Amino acid sequence: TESVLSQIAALKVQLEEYNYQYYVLDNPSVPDSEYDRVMRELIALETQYPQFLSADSPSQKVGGEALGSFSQVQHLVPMLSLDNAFDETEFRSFNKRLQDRLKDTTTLTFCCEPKLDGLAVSILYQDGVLVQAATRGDGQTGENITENVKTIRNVPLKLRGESIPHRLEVRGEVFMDSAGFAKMNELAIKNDGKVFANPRNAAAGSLRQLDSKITAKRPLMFYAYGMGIIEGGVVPDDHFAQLQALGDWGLPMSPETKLVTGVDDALAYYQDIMNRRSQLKYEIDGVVIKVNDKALQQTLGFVARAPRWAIAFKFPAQEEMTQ
Ligand SMILES: Cc1ccc(Cn2cc(C(N)=O)ccc2=O)c(C)c1
Repeated sequence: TESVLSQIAALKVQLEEYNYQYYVLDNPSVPDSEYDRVMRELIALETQYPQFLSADSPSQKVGGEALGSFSQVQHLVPMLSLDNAFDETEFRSFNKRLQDRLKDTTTLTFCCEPKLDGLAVSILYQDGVLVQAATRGDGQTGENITENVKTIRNVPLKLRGESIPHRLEVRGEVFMDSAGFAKMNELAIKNDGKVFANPRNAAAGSLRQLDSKITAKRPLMFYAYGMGIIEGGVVPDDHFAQLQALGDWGLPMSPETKLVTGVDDALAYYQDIMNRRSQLKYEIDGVVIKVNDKALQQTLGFVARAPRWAIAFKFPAQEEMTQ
């Protein structure tokens, strides 16, 4: 049975690589049918030889036993909210505040990304294996939703690549893309199930299921946007490079993430994303603009519960959809 063990190991590596190409590089090397065939082969062997089934296998995305309740998780690095800017003037005064505090008017480099309309979650990887996931909660204490997050298609159960920190907390947004949301509501109407008002509520409702087998059937996605705890490893000292490291380790993020230089280019980014908002595959309510340099973030720190070094630059409210 040595050969069965190595056969299973090879299939797991192959599927993890397919997931990376499909979800992170957005460039699959095989058709979905081939991915499905290899997955079925793995599941058949794991069923026939359960002694070789491991929790971090790519087949383990179907959910487990239902819980009675959610336990709590303490966020050692608080998960904070963001200050808002609603127009160009407010965004420019954000930039002015930065330069005043840094006593420096050199042009700042900003890391920009769309602000997805989902839920912030924290995912902890221990030696590259997903061991815990939690909601933001009040920023200090969240709910343990590990089993539910494991079922999200593009969340890797095991990281890939080298020099992965011994303990790595990944932060990002769980959301439902517009196509998945429409399909799920269509199904709900047919089966007299619960219809959700919008993708954000649908994602929240799906993550709060005590039965992860229900969550596994919901079209949830995850995009990483930062790190929390980092222990026993070397990570880059600017935000954009940290995001690239997360991508190398197999974590998906918005392909719209971009580095810009100066306040005018940040405004151009905001305008560009707003112009393309209706073409994006998921709902957003603005963009997030962060000072890219980690040392400057440290210097700028936080005010109350929000960082001084980042702002959520929101779009005007969309006119109500007419039914
Ligand atoms: C039947 C089936 C299997 C897989 C997928 C999506 N997908 C494809 C790949 C791939 N092509 O490398 C990798 C992972 C994955 O989740 C769909 C939509 C349908």
